[in-house]
Amino acid sequence: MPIRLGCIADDFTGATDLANNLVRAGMRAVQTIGVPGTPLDTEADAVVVALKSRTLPAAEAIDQSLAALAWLQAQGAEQIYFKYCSTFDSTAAGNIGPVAEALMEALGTDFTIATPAFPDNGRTVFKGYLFVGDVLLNESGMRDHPLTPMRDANLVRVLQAQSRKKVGLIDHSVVAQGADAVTARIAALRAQGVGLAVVDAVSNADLLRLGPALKGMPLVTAGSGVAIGLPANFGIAPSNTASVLPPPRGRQAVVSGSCSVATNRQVANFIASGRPARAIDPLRLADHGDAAVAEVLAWAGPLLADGPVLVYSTAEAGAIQAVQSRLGVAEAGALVEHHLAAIARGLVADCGVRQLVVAGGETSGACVQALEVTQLRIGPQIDPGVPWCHAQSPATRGDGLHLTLKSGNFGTDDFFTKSFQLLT
Ligand SMILES: Nc1ncnc2c1ncn2[C@@H]1O[C@H](COP(=O)(O)OP(=O)(O)O)[C@@H](O)[C@H]1O
Ligand SMILES: O=C(O)[C@@H](O)C(=O)COP(=O)(O)O
Repeated sequence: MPIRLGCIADDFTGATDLANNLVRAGMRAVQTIGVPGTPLDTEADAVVVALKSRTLPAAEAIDQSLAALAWLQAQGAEQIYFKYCSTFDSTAAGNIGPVAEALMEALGTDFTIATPAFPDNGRTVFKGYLFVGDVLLNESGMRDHPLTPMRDANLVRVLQAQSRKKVGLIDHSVVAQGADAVTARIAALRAQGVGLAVVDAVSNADLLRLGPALKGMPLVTAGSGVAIGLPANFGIAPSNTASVLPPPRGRQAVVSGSCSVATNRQVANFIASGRPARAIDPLRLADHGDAAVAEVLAWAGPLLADGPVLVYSTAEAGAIQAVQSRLGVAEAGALVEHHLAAIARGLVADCGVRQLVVAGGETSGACVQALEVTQLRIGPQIDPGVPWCHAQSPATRGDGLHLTLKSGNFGTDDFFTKSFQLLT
């Protein structure tokens, strides 16, 4: 049967976040890593194609997104969902605006919406301004993100800076009136030549009211929150049957390359719990990267028998800036990702790890690629936006691998310990 919803996610943690919300809203969802070379081999209502395109040059992000679109259309997708971060991670060069516009052109549509609202994780949009918890985006930890520092909370302005089409707003007074009012506002904006409209939403009730107004819209662009209101458009109701994974086995490890505020707290919490943790020094990786990977694996090997270990490059803003000024922003990011990915691969291939938590979107992308994972099955939610998943990897020598890809700013402080407890 053809799929109903075809999704393109700009990073890997974001893809599991979206798949998690779709599964909880009752859809059978499959997450693929990159664009598959073959047709889908299982029944699914939704497929989320995970790209690592958030921080690529815009032209490359567009090419990859269009390739994903073509594959999803070949699977019969009735509606396309472009998923980006709930903190609207992007730069003035993109990639949210350029990718959204390229998808609109390919789909032959002149209008779409844009909203990162995800109230379950404290992301709300009001009058076009994005709040992260109680503060505006530009006052949150996202101000100092290593790759996409967000210094303006006004999403109309942020999106306009990276789009050719006119950007408008569907504000809360409209959303509060329900789907018919949203539909009327969309018609009015279209008549004014608006191509992209930021939508306010401060609660799940807002997102559920928005859902019916998006029925039949060829392209929706959003964080994962909007997904809770879409399955009903296809006659699908919430269910909790989609989340049974095989029993867990093997050793447990956490690899963290996220420098987000929540991850910094989670690393501190894991260290305080007394479990073994080892920091990676990015400045050493440029010349002694292979040795650093080998040392970490030799350190972890014997410790894993007693419970989870943590390997991290997670650092505070000042330390990151010092590294970036020596190595360059993109170079530092790529260097750390490459070596953390080699460590993740080694932990699984050589140390018997079969339950792996990876923190950070870009970091997850690098680790999943190093593990040669091509598809993820979505399991139970650990915290909003973060499910356990199950995958096959050549590195597991025939076993399955339980994997969780934690978005930088998601999860409670004890996430790195409680996630394993939830699995047993
Ligand atoms: N100590 C560090 N210094 C500089 N860059 C780092 C450091 N640790 C991690 N990075 C890089 O910062 C980026 C973090 O992004 P990501 O993994 O997406 O985390 P998040 O999900 O928190 O955004 C990655 O490119 C990672 O390699
Ligand atoms: O929407 C979200 O916040 C997440 O799904 C997401 O995309 C997070 O990205 P990272 O913070 O880079 O993990």
